[in-house]
Amino acid sequence: MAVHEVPVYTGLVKDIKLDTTKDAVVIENVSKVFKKSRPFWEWFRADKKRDERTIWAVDHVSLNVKRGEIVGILGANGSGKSTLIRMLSTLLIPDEGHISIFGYDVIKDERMVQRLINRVSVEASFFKRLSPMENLLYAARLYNMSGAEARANIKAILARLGIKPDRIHAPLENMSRGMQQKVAIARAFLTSPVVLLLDEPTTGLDPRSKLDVQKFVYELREQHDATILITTHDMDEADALCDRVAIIDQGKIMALGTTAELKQHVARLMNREKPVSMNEVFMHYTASHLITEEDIARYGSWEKAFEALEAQREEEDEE
Ligand SMILES: Nc1ncnc2c1ncn2[C@@H]1O[C@H](COP(=O)(O)OP(=O)(O)OP(=O)(O)O)[C@@H](O)[C@H]1O
Repeated sequence: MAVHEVPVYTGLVKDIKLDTTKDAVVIENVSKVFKKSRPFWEWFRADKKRDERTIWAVDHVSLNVKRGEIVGILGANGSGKSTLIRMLSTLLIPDEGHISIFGYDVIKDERMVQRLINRVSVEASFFKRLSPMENLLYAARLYNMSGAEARANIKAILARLGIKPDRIHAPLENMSRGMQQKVAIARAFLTSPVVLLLDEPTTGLDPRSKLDVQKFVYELREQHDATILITTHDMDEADALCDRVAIIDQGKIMALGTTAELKQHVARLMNREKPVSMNEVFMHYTASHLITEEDIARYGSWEKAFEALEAQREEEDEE
């Protein structure tokens, strides 16, 4: 099998030979279960089976991502997006199934996977009293980047993300949350991601900053062949940026495809001539009952099936 070196632009992964014939990310039948203990007022109940509530945060998920692809993970709050991303980045261990990055297993080859992936999340840790430049120089040093190379890269990336030169040397603690988030994104870009995991990177950013980040993500893929998984609540963002999206609900993938495919499919179910919006696609796949073609035939239209099934659900909940 041919082994090619992936072109990357900083020191971190220069020495790693990747088998680029393999998919960048392979997720096979992966589950993660959390146990939540019941509230203390229920401790004395005789029914011991209810001692713990089991939450299938990720429930038998399979997904392959090709090298250079941008895949969006869309889901409501608590649907399992972050848990999935955390397993990909070796922060959590799957209870079932396998995950590999370019053939490297997240458990057996943890170190190698950590060199290949980079995760950006809102809870990024920084030295708040130091400036963006100082924080990023610190990160660059950890990755053995030379000072001169790092400074030039940091300036270029921060400028590209719309951070003004006068903010680069001011303490991070004086910056808004959105600005700090951009610095977290800059850090991930700086350290040469082969696979970049972006956990809600644009949540809380103003529209211009959102666009700055989206454009940069796109460029990163175009120019550096990065593979990108991005979780988002923003359907327009998913539509604009992602080659494919996976819609996840209660830990399960409910739909996977290009946004155009999913829009057409849902439009057909809803009996619309024009493709529906991504918001409507999302509502369809995350409704409390997934509406099937049989439901539509039975109730006459998607809307009627939706109303009837929601009413049925409310009745069940009241019982
Ligand atoms: N460490 C944990 N211990 C117990 N339960 C957890 C833990 N982490 C996540 N969960 C639960 O697992 C489920 C999925 O959570 P997760 O954070 O992955 O969702 P999410 O889709 O990323 O949500 P959000 O959009 O709000 O960030 C939720 O029910 C959550 O309460």
